[in-house]
Amino acid sequence: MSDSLERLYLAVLAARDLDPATSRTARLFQRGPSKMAKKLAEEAIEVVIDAVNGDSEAVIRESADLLYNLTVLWASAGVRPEDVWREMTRREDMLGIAEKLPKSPMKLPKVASPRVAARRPIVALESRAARKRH
Ligand SMILES: N=c1c2ncn([C@@H]3O[C@H](COP(=O)(O)OP(=O)(O)OP(=O)(O)O)[C@@H](O)[C@H]3O)c2ncn1[C@@H]1O[C@H](COP(=O)(O)O)[C@@H](O)[C@H]1O
Repeated sequence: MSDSLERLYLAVLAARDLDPATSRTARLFQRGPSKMAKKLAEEAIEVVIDAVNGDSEAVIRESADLLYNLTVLWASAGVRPEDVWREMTRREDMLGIAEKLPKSPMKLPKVASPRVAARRPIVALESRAARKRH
């Protein structure tokens, strides 16, 4: 799977500077990140609808469209597939470590200032894994 995405990423990079009249990818780059984001969101919704309707063939087709539009957005944001694989490996390793942590939920430090309080609560990966087990 990662090989296919990496090949697609290289194809998207190669298409970026083609003629927008004939290349959808070049057209998406010409129209910018907000159009790319809109297309990605549309595809995600199409996958959801087809999955809820139990149409697995359509889920396959729309998932390919979703991954294409995600790859375009990655390229636009300067994200490479290997950046995402590295983060996924980090989480996999962290979850592995979590399995070996004491089962009691971690006591997170009390929030000091209102500015910090406004941020999303930091939930340690281990406690999410612990929650899943109960
Ligand atoms: N992998 C894809 C790919 N997957 C999906 N799509 C396009 O994305 C569309 C799916 O989104 P939509 O359903 O919204 O498309 P739509 O219904 O035509 O509506 P609009 O997007 O036109 O508004 C498909 O119709 C395809 O045209 C793709 N277009 C290009 N690629 C690859 O990207 C590379 C560059 O191709 P060009 O963009 O054609 O240069 C090549 O390797 C291509 O194989």
